[in-house]
Amino acid sequence: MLTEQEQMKKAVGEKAATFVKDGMKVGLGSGSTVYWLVRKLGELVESGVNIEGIPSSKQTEKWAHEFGVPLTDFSKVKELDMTIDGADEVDENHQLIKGGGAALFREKIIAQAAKELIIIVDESKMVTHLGEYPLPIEVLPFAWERTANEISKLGCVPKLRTVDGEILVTDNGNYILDCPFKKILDPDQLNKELKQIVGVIETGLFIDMTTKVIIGDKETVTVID
Ligand SMILES: O=C(CO)[C@H](O)[C@H](O)COP(=O)(O)O
Repeated sequence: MLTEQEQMKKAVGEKAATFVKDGMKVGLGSGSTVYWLVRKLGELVESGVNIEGIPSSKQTEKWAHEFGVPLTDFSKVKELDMTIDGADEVDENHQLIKGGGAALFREKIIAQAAKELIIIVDESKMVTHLGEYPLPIEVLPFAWERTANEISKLGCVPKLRTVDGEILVTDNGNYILDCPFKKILDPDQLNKELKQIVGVIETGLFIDMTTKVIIGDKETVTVID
């Protein structure tokens, strides 16, 4: 029995799959909402639709194998027709905070490589201002303490992400700093300032990338272009 939130995630994941057409190359995001997308894409493939995906995490790659979604990579594909991904926060301008699942670096690569970025979320992710959700930032393990100190000068106290008492290591071999900025008034400016800090690999701020948001609430699924 799915919880109400799981049902919303399933609904938006399955809705996003209706935008995937025969012959498309699709970037596959990460997270529990994307799980439902990949599952649905597996059904499409089984029914004869010919698609190929590029996954943004080892977990998504595993799901693609499980559900029979063929995969490719950037040695064979220059551009993706679309990328479909979840998010941790979406503001009124469709700027995003991502990286709750620690996959933000590869997620940003597949987002940038795509002609269209479709974001799938339940209504709890919609916010007026970004920042209540601590911003994930992927940093180089070397001198991460110094990088954290530089980031703190921009107005937060970064916290090194751990799991079960162990430092979380991303699929790329890096660390994640969760940075509670609380209220980000100018996400574009903050992103630019963060990217200037040596040691910052990538930020979870996705600026001017979203082309469509699919939002699920208890009763409906809404698509906003
Ligand atoms: O950015 C992400 C992973 O790095 C996810 O898209 C984000 O955390 C949302 O996940 P979920 O669909 O499980 O709520």
